[in-house]
Amino acid sequence: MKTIGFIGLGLIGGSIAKTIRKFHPDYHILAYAKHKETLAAALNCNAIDAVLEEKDERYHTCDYIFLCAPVEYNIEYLKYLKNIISDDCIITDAGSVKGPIHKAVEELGMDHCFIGGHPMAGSEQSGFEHSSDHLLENAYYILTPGGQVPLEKLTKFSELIDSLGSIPMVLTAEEHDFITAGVSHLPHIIASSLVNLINKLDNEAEYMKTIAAGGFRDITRIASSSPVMWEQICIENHENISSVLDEYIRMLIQIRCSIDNQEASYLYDMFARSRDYRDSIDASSSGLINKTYMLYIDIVDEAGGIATIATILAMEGISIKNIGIIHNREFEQGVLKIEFYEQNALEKGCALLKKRNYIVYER
Ligand SMILES: NC(=O)c1ccc[n+]([C@@H]2O[C@H](COP(=O)([O-])OP(=O)(O)OC[C@H]3O[C@@H](n4cnc5c(N)ncnc54)[C@H](O)[C@@H]3O)[C@@H](O)[C@H]2O)c1
Ligand SMILES: O=C(O)C(=O)C[C@]1(C(=O)O)C=C[C@@H](O)C=C1
Repeated sequence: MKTIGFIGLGLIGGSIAKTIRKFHPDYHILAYAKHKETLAAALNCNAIDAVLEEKDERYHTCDYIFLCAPVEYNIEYLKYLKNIISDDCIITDAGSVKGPIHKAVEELGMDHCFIGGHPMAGSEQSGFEHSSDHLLENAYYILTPGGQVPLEKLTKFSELIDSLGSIPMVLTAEEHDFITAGVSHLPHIIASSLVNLINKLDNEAEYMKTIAAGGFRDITRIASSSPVMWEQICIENHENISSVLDEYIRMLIQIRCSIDNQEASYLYDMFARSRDYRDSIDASSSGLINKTYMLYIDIVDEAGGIATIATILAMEGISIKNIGIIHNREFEQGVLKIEFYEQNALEKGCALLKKRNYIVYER
């Protein structure tokens, strides 16, 4: 049995707490968040066992403390926790930037008890009400251990993350901040500036807004994310973001020149290279982990729906490793997720179900 404390219980803190509850129902979960309603909702749905005050002696009872507030606030809690935690406690955070919190940890002499954490999963939605016990499923979870953290403690924490269905990956804080500037922070800035550009260019009748279809919607979903969270991320990771933005601006200028000069081959090459790299992403990311063979199907919510699908697959000798309904942010409604043991079974199952007119998504 472990005792886990949370400071901040929104989308990410709530999702981690619910996932711990799912996989370790005997763990004792305590939480503090700024809004009392959040804590009441968390108690009500049994995501936590008890509510903490902002300053509370019970932090001393925690084996792990997850800091899950926006990044700058997480740093502010370290000083208080330093004098109250037990010798064995590990403090971790979920923040999207790692450099500044590690700097604070070092200055406070807490390098032996801090393991930075960052689940590479999320959504444009905020708040406990959007948290779920499957948000972290199959997501990389970056760990940035303080320099003095004993290997045994890092291993134990990594095992905890693994037990939640995430994929732990250890990086330095510097590596983390450069990588996420490119694959997360810049995309949010692009999405947000693109939406603002269209708002500026649109006419009074709002034709652009009205007819914006799949392309605009796909690339701008994340423009609806929390302003306070992204303002803090941009400031905390300003050097890395600025340098990837420079590269990006150079690239945009080059693209504009090629359009002005109607350089067809440059433009073709740009779209061909991006398509090839984008198409390779899912396959290459599985190189580091055990590949999962998953498909998702829209099903009508009626008795026997799942049994029918299981029967179709069984009749062809296809074994199912895992099956379940999910309510994933990527899908508008609940879908059935099926995991197979191997690629061949996935392909065969996919073809079979499509033939029966099921709507099948591969991810
Ligand atoms: N949203 C994402 O996609 C995502 C993904 C990975 C990591 N993160 C990181 O996780 C952290 C939390 O993000 P989120 O999406 O859960 O945000 P959120 O807005 O959903 O939740 C933030 C929580 O922190 C609490 N809070 C705010 N200020 C506080 C303060 N001063 N003291 C204590 N609690 C306070 C809020 O009440 C809320 O419970 C951030 O550091 C963010 O960078 C976010
Ligand atoms: O999926 C989304 O909506 C997200 O924005 C998640 C996302 C990301 O950029 O990928 C956002 C911030 C986090 O720090 C990690 C994950």
